Amino acid sequence: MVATSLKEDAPAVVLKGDYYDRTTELKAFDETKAGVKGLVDAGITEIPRIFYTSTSDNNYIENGSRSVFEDAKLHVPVIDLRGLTEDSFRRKEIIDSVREASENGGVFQIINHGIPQSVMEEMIDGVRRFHEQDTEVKKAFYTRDINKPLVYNTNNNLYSSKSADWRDTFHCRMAPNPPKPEDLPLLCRDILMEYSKQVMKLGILLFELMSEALGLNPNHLYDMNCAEGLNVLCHYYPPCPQPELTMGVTRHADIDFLTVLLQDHIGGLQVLIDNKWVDVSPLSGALVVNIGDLLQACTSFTGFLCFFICVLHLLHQLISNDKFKSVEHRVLASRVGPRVSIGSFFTTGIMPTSKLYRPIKELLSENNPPKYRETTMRDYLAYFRSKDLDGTSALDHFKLDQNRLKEIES
Ligand SMILES: O=C(O)CCC(=O)C(=O)O
Ligand SMILES: [Fe+2]
Repeated sequence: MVATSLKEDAPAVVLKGDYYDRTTELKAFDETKAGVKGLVDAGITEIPRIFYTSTSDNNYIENGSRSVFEDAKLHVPVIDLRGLTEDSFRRKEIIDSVREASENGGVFQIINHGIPQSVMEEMIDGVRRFHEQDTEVKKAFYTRDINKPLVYNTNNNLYSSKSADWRDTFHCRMAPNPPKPEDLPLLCRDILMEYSKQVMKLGILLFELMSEALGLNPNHLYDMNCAEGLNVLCHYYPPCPQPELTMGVTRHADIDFLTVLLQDHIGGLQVLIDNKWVDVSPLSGALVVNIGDLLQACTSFTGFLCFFICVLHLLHQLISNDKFKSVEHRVLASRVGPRVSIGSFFTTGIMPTSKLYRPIKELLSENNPPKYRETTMRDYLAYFRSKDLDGTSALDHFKLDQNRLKEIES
């Protein structure tokens, strides 16, 4: 397995320091509605400054090549789901592997998961067809209005992030209220609906395994609406003439309960394990599963939908009492491409209610006391909205003071 050490990362890329009007350049780019692909189609050999990566964490080039080394201990586990339903011994083995992966790296690949290879290949082809169709036709879908049934643009957070990523995306909210078929592009309509149906079935199975891995009733997470919402993001990463200056996706953690990712054969996805960047190598037939988190992502997304998902994820961390780890990840830009990937984000469809959320009581013990106090979604949202959290977690407000708890107990 190839890993890139954070410590051994190259010093920050030195940018040509001249001032430029970023907002005007962002706007000019956005108004082309042709995305990153439009720049590549136009034959650019130098990337616009809006794409220059701004944080040293993202830089990975040293002396003109990637700073990498081999570390056999660091890898993303592959879990084979074959035999899950037929053999109780095998089921236990699988649940043990899911537990270990969820508690440690927070990421694993699955094979023999039940989604046919043909469906996965057609989904990748469908996404490619959408992005490679006639630009003038595609422009009709270009929007930043998240209430549209299909939202296609370059970077949801184009105007709020420090640097733009080398990627175009379209996304659809496929559950709980799927779009009308006629609102989806003909080029990928059927496969988008079929893939979403299959991935929802798989998500329900994964929540079942995760509930059991936490020692809970198999329906526990499902009954908490973890699989109620499904947002499907379809990414297209055009080849980049200066990959050392930008990123495909900036370092982040997902703001959902769980993500199921389908990637093509190109590669570039990396996860942070033990402070080292580890490649998630493409594996034919496999899907990448990662546990979501909020913190970095929350501040870089805008809009009520994303805000709402953020809050829900925090509540999830709260209910699992920090047992399952989320994983930070990024995608490197590359001269090779295009790369296609599809991220299926499991969220929840519920609206703010007075239902109480607290660490799941079955997970608590003397050695694992509750880390958070109970709260309602309504109170949580009220606190979240009342504060300019500026990258800090609203969760801290709900954290119980362990020393204080000990004092009370003694
Ligand atoms: O394209 C990938 O491999 C990852 C995409 C991703 O991290 C995301 O959509 O949150
Ligand atoms: Fe992600």
